[in-house]
Amino acid sequence: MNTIIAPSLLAANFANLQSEVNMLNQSEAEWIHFDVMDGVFVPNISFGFPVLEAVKKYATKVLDVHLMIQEPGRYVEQFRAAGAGNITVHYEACPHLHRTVQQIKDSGAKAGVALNPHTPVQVLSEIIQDLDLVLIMSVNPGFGGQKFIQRTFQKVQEAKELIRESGSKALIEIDGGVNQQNSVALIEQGANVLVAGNFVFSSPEPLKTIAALKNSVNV
Ligand SMILES: O=C(CO)[C@H](O)[C@H](O)COP(=O)(O)O
Repeated sequence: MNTIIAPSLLAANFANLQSEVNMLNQSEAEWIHFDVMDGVFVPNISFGFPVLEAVKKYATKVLDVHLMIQEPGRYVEQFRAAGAGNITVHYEACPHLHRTVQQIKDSGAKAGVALNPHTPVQVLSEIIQDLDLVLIMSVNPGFGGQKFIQRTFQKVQEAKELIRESGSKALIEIDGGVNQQNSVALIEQGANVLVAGNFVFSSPEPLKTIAALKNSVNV
């Protein structure tokens, strides 16, 4: 399967968001990753509905919305209405995960569940068949530019096995510290979607960096 690249807007220049989105529209990235943080579930606050609506006006790519917020079920319909194509919620933030996943699917968005680094993949065994995405955090959520956690490689294998056993069609998405040093191994272990923030936006030539990331993993 073709690897999907999802640059994370968290690392973009917010003072020039329209040109950053235009650049991503021209790139080989299929998705734009949009990190929402509430200052409660994670120790940081990012952006929400008005910014997503503004990005949606210009973006030609799927908006891949990652909700790092407590009890995200309260806001699913609003994020869908603001332009989310995919909505991913955290296992650790949802007391009623099954209900929240159904809400996402009912909204018409693709449904994902994210796992913090300390959360075992096996907690998804009862819900994996309902999921379009499993997002494995390869850093602790809340900040871009962190170091990739090596244990992620094993978690990707475990997620792949869980998906295979259950017959689920869920894609495996990796988020945090992704670069050309770890991308090939991640794909070899079974990752389908790579989120990359600083690796893309800190690069002098983001279009070439996105292409290089995509091509390096499709060899
Ligand atoms: O979810 C996130 C942080 O919580 C970011 O998407 C992630 O950290 C990507 O940024 P980088 O590639 O710079 O690590």
